[in-house]
Amino acid sequence: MAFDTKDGPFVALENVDLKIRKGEFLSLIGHSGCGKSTVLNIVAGLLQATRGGCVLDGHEVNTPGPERAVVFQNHSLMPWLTVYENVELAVQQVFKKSMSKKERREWILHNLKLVNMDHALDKRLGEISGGMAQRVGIARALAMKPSVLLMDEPFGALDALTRAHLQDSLMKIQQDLNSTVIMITHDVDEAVLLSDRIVMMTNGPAATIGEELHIDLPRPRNRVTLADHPEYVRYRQAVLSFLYEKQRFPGKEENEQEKQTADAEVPVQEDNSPEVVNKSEESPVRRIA
Ligand SMILES: Nc1ncnc2c1ncn2[C@@H]1O[C@H](COP(=O)(O)OP(=O)(O)OP(=O)(O)O)[C@@H](O)[C@H]1O
Repeated sequence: MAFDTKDGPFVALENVDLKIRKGEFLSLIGHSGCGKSTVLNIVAGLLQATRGGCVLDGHEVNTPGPERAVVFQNHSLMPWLTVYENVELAVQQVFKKSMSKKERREWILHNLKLVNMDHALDKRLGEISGGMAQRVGIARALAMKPSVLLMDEPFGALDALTRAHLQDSLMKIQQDLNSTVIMITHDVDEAVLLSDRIVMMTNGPAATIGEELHIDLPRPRNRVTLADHPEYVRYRQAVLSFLYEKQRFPGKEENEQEKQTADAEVPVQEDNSPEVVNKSEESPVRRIA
């Protein structure tokens, strides 16, 4: 994927090959500016890949569509509409012809209930908290019955408790609906807790997939019991090692990098490294950029 800039083409991504199975929860992690949002935007159809593309259920997709719902960090809801109306807008776009008015209303209520927001139907966005707005954004996305849920740091702007609560809700909803999710995160714990697979990206320019980590932890997952689980600790350590040892933050001084690694407070255990699959060993794969 190359962007046109005043200094000529800027190659943001190169040879990003990913195949995602139905119902998989996949996280994209990497340093700021490596190209995570670009990958997500190509899948969402908001950006056209310079080479290659994205195939969903056997069909190439290169424009936005309701089967790929996006949840952004800032939820991108309409502030002048109520909670109910924000979800209604999406439901009308997708199901105006296939559902009756009564069915649409029931469906909107059902989705707002899934995220525990059915108590605030008539509140406008200015009257609810950031965490509540993010719930509405998720309800709106789910209400479109997407084949794929695309989430760009969906909980990034939230406090730790709200974040934990929403992560738990998302895990439950994803398990119940068997949704396919692609989520961008900067949070290593979030990635390990929620994902079936973590895709770790190298630094740009010409960023690509550095390593993939399959998270083989039983579901449903409980953050408290997992915290001391040896496998959980090993997965976490593998991601931290990729980010702070193998892919040092671009432009950071050496001593600052060392501090970051030390701050992570994860003991180095050389004898129990988790399974890390190099992308070249994965197959089959699809080139998306
Ligand atoms: N429209 C554009 N024109 C030129 N360069 C762009 C454009 N969009 C993104 N880039 C560049 O492509 C690279 C990848 O950007 P992208 O936003 O995908 O990174 P990211 O990993 O999502 O970053 P962050 O974690 O900070 O959100 C960056 O160097 C960015 O400056």
